[in-house]
Amino acid sequence: MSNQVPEDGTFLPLMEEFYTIQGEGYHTGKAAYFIRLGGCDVGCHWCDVKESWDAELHPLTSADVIVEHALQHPAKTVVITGGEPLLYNLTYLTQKLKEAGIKIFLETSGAYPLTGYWDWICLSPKKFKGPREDVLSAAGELKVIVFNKSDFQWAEDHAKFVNANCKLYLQPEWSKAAEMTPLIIDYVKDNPRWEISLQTHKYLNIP
Ligand SMILES: C[S@@+](CC[C@H](N)C(=O)[O-])C[C@H]1O[C@@H](n2cnc3c(N)ncnc32)[C@H](O)[C@@H]1O
Ligand SMILES: Nc1nc2[nH]cc(C(=O)O)c2c(=O)[nH]1
Ligand code: SF4
Ligand SMILES: [Mg+2]
Repeated sequence: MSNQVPEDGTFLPLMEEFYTIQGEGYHTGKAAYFIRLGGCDVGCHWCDVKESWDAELHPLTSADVIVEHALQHPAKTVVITGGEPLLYNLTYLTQKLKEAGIKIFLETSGAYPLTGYWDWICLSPKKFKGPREDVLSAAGELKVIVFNKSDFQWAEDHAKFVNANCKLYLQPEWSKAAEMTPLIIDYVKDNPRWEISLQTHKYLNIP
């Protein structure tokens, strides 16, 4: 799938870049430049960006050019997402962003080895391909998607493997939000170490 992507991370399959507001999790509400890399084989049936899955549909793009684009926006913060960004060696891209004075946040399922330099890691683990220990221990936030009732216990099972200061979020799966949000509200009231995360950009109709 990602065969032609050079292992040194100087070129990466870029699906899209956009300047918006971080809609989810700990940094909700902050302006950030989003870099969405193509390629994912985790296979979440409810994934809201399935167009990202096939890396070959997304042009190999110079990491230096991505950094230049990121610098053209007032907020010196980027979110690297996908697809599954940790499919690739992110050392080069994050090093260049860091040298340019940009704060770097990651959105990942944690299914692949952690590479790169990060100011914040949002780990959203998946049943379909579980998270690795290196990503669990580096996560600043654990953001579990709630698609059905069994996901509360699944969230607790994974919370055992993150650091004591890792933030814990429950986020309704978008197509089930009407059904799951009230359950999450009750769960957070009963278990206040968890907080609710909403996909606020979808309510705001922004990217
Ligand atoms: C599209 S994923 C890309 C990054 C990485 N592959 C991952 O899953 O974390 C970005 C974020 O959107 C969340 N997400 C994807 N589809 C969703 C949906 N239908 N409802 C709620 N959250 C969703 C993921 O769990 C993840 O936190
Ligand atoms: N506004 C906005 N915030 C986001 N936070 C994480 C996203 C993602 O798809 O990784 C996302 C996204 O797609 N849009
Ligand atoms: S891991 Fe992320 S990009 Fe991959 S299918 Fe799941 S939600 Fe979509
Ligand atoms: Mg999204």
